[in-house]
Amino acid sequence: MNAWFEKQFKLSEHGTNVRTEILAGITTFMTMAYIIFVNPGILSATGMPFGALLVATCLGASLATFLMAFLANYPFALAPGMGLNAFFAFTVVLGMKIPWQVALAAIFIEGIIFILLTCTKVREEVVNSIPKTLKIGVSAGIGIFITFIGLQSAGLIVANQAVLVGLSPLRGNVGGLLALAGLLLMVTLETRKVTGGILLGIIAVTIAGIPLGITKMPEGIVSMPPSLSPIFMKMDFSMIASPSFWVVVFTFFFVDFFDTVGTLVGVSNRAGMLDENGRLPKASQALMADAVGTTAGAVLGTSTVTTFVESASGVEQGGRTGLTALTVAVLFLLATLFSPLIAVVPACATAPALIMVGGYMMMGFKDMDFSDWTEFFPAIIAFFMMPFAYSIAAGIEFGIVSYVALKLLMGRGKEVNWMLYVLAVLFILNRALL
Ligand SMILES: Nc1nc2[nH]cnc2c(=O)[nH]1
Repeated sequence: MNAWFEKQFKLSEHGTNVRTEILAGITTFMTMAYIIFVNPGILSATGMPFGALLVATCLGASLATFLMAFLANYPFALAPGMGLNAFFAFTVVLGMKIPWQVALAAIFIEGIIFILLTCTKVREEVVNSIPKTLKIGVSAGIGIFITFIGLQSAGLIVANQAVLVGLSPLRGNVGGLLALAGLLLMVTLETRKVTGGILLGIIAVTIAGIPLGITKMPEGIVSMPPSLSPIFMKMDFSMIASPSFWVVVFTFFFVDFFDTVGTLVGVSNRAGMLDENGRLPKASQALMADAVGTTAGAVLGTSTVTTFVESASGVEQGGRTGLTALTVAVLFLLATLFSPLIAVVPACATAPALIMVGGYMMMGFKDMDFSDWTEFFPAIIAFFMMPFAYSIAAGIEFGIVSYVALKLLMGRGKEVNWMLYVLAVLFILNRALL
């Protein structure tokens, strides 16, 4: 088995081994397993059945992550993304009154357009046109974004009417305090170079949460997965001639495209997986896994499947190849049977992992050249737009437009890749027209 892993995933060439990869895969799975329950929770607001959505979420994630493992040999995991699932449920279905079957058809078409664009290498060209400085800004921006998500999921940062966000009261906030303790534990284990430090931290907080009433005992270990049939192959293309249908397709397309580009570039940059020219060698294959994942997800009955930023936690634990992804894919498949057991891990156990990994993603700033404003300032703009706009795609958009604008204003337009001009014009037109 080990020999097969070595041959298939070229472990020693990537400076890794079976144990490190499997631990990294378990770590990534643990930090993203919340999606198994949160995605059906959001999508079921449309009237789609929760049980079938849970199965579609696990199968969509598993299939796309298998593809990532075998097509690209990258340690990235995929699942239906947060953000677009809320857009699907609350804006498209409940707001625009578009039936969920039609919304699934829009995602199916978006996925097919992605597959075509990936075949023509346009997406790869976009990934590789992003300058080094923006790659650093995007990695760090994703970092502060996942730190922010972690702080919220720990119940430490909460909504504030006057200034949007604020610190929650700590007295009596058992989950928040456990998350802080978990964060200290994880950082200590990491600093001491303990293998699987993040995973140990998640397990320790889950166990500590039992006497404190935070961790709920499982209602069982195994449960038969419910039927997928109420949502399987239910796409309805009857609104294909309506302009509002295409506005929905475009929005899914735009956000999914730049979310994936940003996540691939950001996490690969951090993992040292870009080549000497700052390009991602197997960008096409990774994008194909994402594109097929989205299309298959629509067939299964879930919103856009995308490459998860949480993959950074497995990368932090040393995951460098498709074996990390394969581990995640197998765990998502098993999750259809063991969902009661997975439901036990509380949010305050996985939140510290997100907070810490976010910090790790910000370390890229040490390679930034701060002497040239036209280089570093767009990266800073991409960095702060991600958490504040709550969107990786918006961070990339503002980063690229400001990069092109500053270079032009300084009379240095020749330094800019032609693809960035095309993207900047498209971003501006999109904001002006939609
Ligand atoms: N990149 C990315 N990561 C996620 N993790 C959870 N949701 C998302 C998402 O929509 N995009």
